[in-house]
Amino acid sequence: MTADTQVTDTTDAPGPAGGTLDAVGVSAWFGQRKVLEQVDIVMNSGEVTALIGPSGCGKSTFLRILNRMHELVPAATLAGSVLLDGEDVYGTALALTEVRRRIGMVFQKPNPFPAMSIADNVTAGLKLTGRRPADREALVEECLRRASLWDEVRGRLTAPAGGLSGGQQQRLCIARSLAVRPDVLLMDEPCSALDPTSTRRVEETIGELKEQVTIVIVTHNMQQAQRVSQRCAFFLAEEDSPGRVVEQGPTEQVFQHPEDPRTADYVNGRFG
Ligand SMILES: Nc1ncnc2c1ncn2[C@@H]1O[C@H](COP(=O)(O)OP(=O)(O)OP(=O)(O)O)[C@@H](O)[C@H]1O
Repeated sequence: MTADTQVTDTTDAPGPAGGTLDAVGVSAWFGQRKVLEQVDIVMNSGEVTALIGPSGCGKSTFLRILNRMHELVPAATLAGSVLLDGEDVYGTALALTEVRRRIGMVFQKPNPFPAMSIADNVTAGLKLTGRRPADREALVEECLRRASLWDEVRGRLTAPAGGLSGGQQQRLCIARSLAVRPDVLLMDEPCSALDPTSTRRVEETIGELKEQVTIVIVTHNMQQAQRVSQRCAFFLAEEDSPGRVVEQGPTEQVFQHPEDPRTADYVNGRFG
C-alpha cells in the first residue's frame, strides 16, 4: 500500500484497557499428530496471563493459535474457537489483518530491523495496517515511553536499531507492537535471550502495560510467572498425549495452593 492510499489515523490516543480473549475447546494438530486437547482459557483485559509447563506441551502452539499464526505452518490444523471481545477470531467478521493488528506478538529473540532507524522501527508495522499517524513524532515518543525505552534513546532516534543492546531491542519490539494499537500482546518467552537486568526492565514494562493491553506470556521462568502475571495456566503433555491444561487460576493460588499434585511438582521444580 502506498502512502497515498493510507488512512490518516486521527484517533492517536491509546485505547481502553485491552480486550478479553476467550479460547474455547481449542485442539491443534501438526499433520496427524494432535498436540493440544480441548484447551479452555479466558484471558482477561487488565491482566497478565502466564502459560507455563514443560517443553513441548503446546504453549507456543496455543499462543500462535490466538492470533492465527498457527495456520502459517503447512499441515497445521485446529478445532475450537477463539473469541476477542466475543468476536470469532476465525470468523468472517474479522479480517486476518485486523486480527493480527489487534492481537500483536513479541517473540523470544528480539527482531527489530537492524539497519532501520529506531524511530522507523517503531512505526514499521503501521504500513501493514494502512494507517498513517496524524503526528508520527508524537506516536514514536509515546510508544517508546510506554515500552520504557524513551529515556535511553531519545537522543538517537535516527540511529540504526542494530546498535541497541538485546534488552533495548526487545523493548523496541514492544514499542513497535504498541504503535498499531493492539488490544492484546502475546509474548513468547520474551526474556529468554536477555540478561537479568534487561529481564527486569522488560518485566517492569509488562507491569505498566497491563493496564492498557491484555498480555499473554509464555515463560519457563517460574519466578517471572509469579512476578508478572495475575492468572496462570499450567500445560502438560503426558506420555505422548496432546498437551492439556492441568490447572489454571489466580497465579498466587496456582503457585501457593495448587490443587493438582502435578502442578505442585512442576512449580516447585521437581520436573520439567
Ligand atoms: N512446525 C511444527 N511442525 C510439527 N510439529 C511441531 C511444530 N511446532 C511444534 N510442533 C510440535 O508440537 C508440540 C508442541 O510444541 P510447542 O512448541 O507448542 O511446545 P512448547 O510448550 O511451546 O515448547 P517449548 O517450551 O519448548 O517452547 C511439540 O511436540 C512440537 O514438537
